[in-house]
Amino acid sequence: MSLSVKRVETKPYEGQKPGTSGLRKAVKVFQQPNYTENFIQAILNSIHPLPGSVLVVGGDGRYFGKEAVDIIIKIAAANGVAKLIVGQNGILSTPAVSTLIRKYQVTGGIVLTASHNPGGPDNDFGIKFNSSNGGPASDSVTEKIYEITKTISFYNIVPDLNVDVSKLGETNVQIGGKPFTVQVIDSVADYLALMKEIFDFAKIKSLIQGSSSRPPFKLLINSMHGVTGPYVEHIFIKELGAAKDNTVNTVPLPDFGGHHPDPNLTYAADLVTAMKNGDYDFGAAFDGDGDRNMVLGKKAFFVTPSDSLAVLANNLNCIPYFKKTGVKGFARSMPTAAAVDRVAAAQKKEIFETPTGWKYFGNLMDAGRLSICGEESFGTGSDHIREKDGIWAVLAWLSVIAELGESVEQILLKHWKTFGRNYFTRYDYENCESAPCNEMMKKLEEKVTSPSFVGQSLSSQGKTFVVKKGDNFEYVDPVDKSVAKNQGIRVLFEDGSRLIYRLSGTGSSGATVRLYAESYEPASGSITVEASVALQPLVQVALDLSELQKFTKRDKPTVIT
Ligand SMILES: O=P([O-])(O)O[C@H]1O[C@H](COP(=O)(O)O)[C@@H](O)[C@H](O)[C@H]1O
Ligand SMILES: [Mg+2]
Repeated sequence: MSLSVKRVETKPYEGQKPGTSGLRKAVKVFQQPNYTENFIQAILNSIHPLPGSVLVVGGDGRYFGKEAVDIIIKIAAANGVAKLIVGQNGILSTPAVSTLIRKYQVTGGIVLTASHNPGGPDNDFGIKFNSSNGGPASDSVTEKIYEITKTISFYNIVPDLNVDVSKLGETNVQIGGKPFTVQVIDSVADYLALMKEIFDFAKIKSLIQGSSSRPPFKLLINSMHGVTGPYVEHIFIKELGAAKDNTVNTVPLPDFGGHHPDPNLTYAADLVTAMKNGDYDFGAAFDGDGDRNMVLGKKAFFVTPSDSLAVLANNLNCIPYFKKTGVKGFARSMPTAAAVDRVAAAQKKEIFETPTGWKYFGNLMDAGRLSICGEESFGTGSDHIREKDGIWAVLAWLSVIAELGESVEQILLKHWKTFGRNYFTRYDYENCESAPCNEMMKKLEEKVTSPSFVGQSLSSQGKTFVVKKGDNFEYVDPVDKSVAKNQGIRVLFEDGSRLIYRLSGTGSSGATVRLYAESYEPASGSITVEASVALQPLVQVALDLSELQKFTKRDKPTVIT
């Protein structure tokens, strides 16, 4: 079959600037004439050399995903791309895209997701470009794509190319005399193969199924109707012998059943409720595209993502992969509590503090300096790929539990008794008006960077915190020396407590304010208090300092984690 290319005149759209993790907007925005086409053409124009390139394409199955896959196929074909590797029905988790890019050593990938944002005709869609290392494109690449969107005047398309992505196999066509291939692949197979290389599946299976000396370890895994459903069914039920009712919400839905597919205590409340009475030993939930995870122990014992990272970092010897690769350094994003720093110090490993956004870990991994990293935003992962990985995190936890023979709560208590505890909480004020939030951040920055701020005593509820330092976080990449500025306002106190204020980079409209509070309690101190109680005075200081309630017009946050 030989098909011809059509050149379509277009005009730039404002605001096609990718955020923390790709371009995320309302579906209706992507549905405007040429909006999606422009952005795809801009991504392709940023690739050099484009002719002969190979890209992985897939997403979390949300509304508009199928249409976007179709547009990508038609535009890629028209621009000299040699081949697209597409997940069946357009389905690939974000970790699976990263796996495929690396395994087949291709040019990059296009991920169709708005992650944890709700889906459906009135909700969000997203497009993200990943580079040849399998990770989200660097700031310089996304900046280049954005620049191209500002002046774009045409795109190329093959309107008559229709590929059925529901069927596995290859479609080969000739476009202007050159071959173009679409290969539709099983969404799970390559990712499953990688997990089998990393973990001891037989050992995890015997934990889940139990033995003559140990009862079965009961899981409750909630896919929140996101992309992890097929992966969870294949890995946990088929491979690891979990019962069918150990998994719920495993059918991916275009609108995630009307929910926020975000694994936290608010949006995954059904998991928390189901775990409360102690019927299950371990619970987990994932976000829409499968890179985030939340881990719970028996009776919904909550593991903060910051603690999860620290515990895994301290127990990498339970995972076969790290026996092979050795343990390099550790990293966390700046707002993430510093529990892992203590593990790094004990093991005499490098520790990196990066801006929010998984892309910042990629260079360190590529340079062989980073093995495992995480973020407070329910992200955990390692250098097996270049995205955070929800299912990997659960398999890592099960490996640790199988090796130690202890419950999640016992593991955490032991960890705190060894390293002390970093209490942490995050308050989210979602969908606020942008202008007053920007003003709040500006005022706050002026306040915390004024020379008289250091040394001030801030008090609340009988506790006093003395300011050690205030700044707007700036990161210099240790590998390529690139600089990321304005990454969040920090207030550091003499006793090691920290307050961070950021505006989210993953929302699709308005502003979401994030307030992060952390304090440290040594191993000999009170390490078993409720985090909300331990952090109450510090949070009050944070609210007073920023006048957050006045600027956001909210008397309480939308979500607390
Ligand atoms: O949305 P995901 O799962 O891709 O996650 C993305 O957003 C998170 C939160 O960003 P923000 O605080 O700016 O909303 C980041 O921590 C993460 O690295 C990034 O990949
Ligand atoms: Mg995600």
